Amino acid sequence: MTAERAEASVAKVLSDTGERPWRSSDLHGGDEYSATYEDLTHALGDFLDRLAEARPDTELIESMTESLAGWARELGPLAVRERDRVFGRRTDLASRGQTMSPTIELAEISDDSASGTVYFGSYFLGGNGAVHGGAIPLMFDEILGRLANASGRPPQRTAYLHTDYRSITPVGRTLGVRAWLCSEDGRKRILRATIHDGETLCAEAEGLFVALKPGQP
Ligand SMILES: CCCCCCCCCC(=O)SCCNC(=O)CCNC(=O)[C@H](O)C(C)(C)COP(=O)(O)OP(=O)(O)OC[C@H]1O[C@@H](n2cnc3c(N)ncnc32)[C@H](O)[C@@H]1OP(=O)(O)O
Repeated sequence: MTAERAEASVAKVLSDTGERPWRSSDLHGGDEYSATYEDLTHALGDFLDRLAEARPDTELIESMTESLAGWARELGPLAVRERDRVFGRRTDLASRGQTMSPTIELAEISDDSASGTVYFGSYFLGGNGAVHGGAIPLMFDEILGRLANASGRPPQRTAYLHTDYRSITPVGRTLGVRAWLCSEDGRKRILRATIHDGETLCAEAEGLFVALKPGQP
């Protein structure tokens, strides 16, 4: 895809959705493949949000089902080993190249802290305008895991993740997110994170991350 086509494609996603995170590959000088793949994940995320909001008629449901089945048939033979995949494995992309959790746009990341924004679209709705209670720890695991694994530290896994829901986390708003390292003790690291809607604390979390021993899955 040319740079112009990539821009046009992003502009389309943005204009269709209103407030969407910008491509991190534009900010961080990623290659064209990364930018194009990130467009795909944004378009897929946008589709899921629109699907969650819509009440399509039977004809459109049947047509979309056939289209989706066609894409699955096309992708099926292209499956590669986990380590060769793009989905969820691109830490240079805001979305990490995945749509399982919402895109976190990090404005700042250092050895021991990270901050930025997160946007939960309608796909993540639990009810009555609030984000699903399971999607919030998912997002926390994402940002805490990224920070725990940053700065050349050995790979870590989440041993526990405790979430406190302080106020509803609204769908469809750009929220502030912050994570920081609290303590290190041998293989163990404790990290905390918060989500804010303006001045309102929506949720906070504490996670224990344990560095893996050589050969540990
Ligand atoms: C760059 C990529 C960006 C990725 C972003 C997304 C990141 C997502 C990260 C994840 O979600 S990983 C998937 C979810 N987690 C797991 O599947 C972990 C499953 N559990 C394990 O694999 C093991 O239990 C674990 C590696 C966490 C620890 O097992 P070990 O056998 O290596 O260690 P051990 O049990 O001896 O515990 C080491 C220390 O941690 C302590 N510990 C372990 N689990 C604990 C726990 N749950 N609560 C409190 N302490 C705990 C344990 O007491 C001990 O403390 P001490 O050294 O002081 O004695």
